[in-house]
Amino acid sequence: MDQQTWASVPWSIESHGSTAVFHKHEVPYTANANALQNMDIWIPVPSTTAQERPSPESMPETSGVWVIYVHGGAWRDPLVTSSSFSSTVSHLATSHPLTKIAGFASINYSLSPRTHNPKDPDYTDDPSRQAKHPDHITDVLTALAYLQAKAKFSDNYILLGHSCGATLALQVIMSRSEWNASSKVAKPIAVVGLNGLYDMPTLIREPGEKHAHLQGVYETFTRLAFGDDERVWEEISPISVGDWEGEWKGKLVVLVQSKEDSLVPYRQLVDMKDKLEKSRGKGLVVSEMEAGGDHNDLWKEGERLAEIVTEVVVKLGC
Ligand SMILES: N[C@@H](CC(=O)c1ccccc1NC=O)C(=O)O
Repeated sequence: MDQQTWASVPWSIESHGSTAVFHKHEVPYTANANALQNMDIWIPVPSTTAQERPSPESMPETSGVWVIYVHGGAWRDPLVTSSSFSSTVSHLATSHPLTKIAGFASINYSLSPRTHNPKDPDYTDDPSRQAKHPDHITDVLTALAYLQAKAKFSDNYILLGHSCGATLALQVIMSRSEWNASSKVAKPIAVVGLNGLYDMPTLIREPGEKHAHLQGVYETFTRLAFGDDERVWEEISPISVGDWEGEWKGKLVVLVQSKEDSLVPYRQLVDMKDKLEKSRGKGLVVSEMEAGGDHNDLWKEGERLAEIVTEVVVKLGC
């Protein structure tokens, strides 16, 4: 099965300045995949390789760390996709050395509906948009297991997530048996949360003055993604982990939150950073990196995000 879905998408060659990158767009990571159970993969072409398109079934061999991205969009926005990592890949390839990076991936996952009301113009019966927790995290874990089996990098990867993608990235390193009992995913060595949501109950109950007008939006997308049981909102929130040392033996968590973000309050970062620092194991470094601009500028522009990726790779000493 794996080989069939892999070979079903050809490699293309992209040029970024003088750097070439092989790209597979929307590779399904499961049998009978819906329209969103797929991922994008980019492989920097080593300068020693002839720049011919690899055959669709092959996986070009490169060495180094993998950089894997999970997009945001409040678990429901069909306009935010795996392609939201393209600008960052382009900046990285154009202006940064890629010698330490084996590949990039960006994961699409099933979304929740915007509404359950068939009379609403936003209503859809598309099977890829009927997800409810744990479907989103299960898809992300399936994608990671698929790529790990294909590219054999085990835990040698940095997992980045933007907004609700940051929730999902942190969920990957939480050991909730009901989400990942059957998945054979090696957890990453580093996680990067970008303008992320880590504490749904506080977001909804105490959004703060600047974001108070969004309270209804936060509550609506949380109910659509996780249902009406408020205990579940807490359980799925990375802030609820009491003992990070017991949870994950990673090396690095980087949190990034723009103070100019009109959608996510800075407090989400502050509380999550505090919690991680209180219970982290000795081997784990928790750090904050700066970014400005509005909520989506980080991935839309990609320039600062490319710098963050490079800084993380350097910090890890990969
Ligand atoms: N366009 C989005 C808005 C959104 O994505 C969002 C709004 C407030 C706080 C976080 C958000 N996204 C996080 O993934 C939506 O469909 O709701």
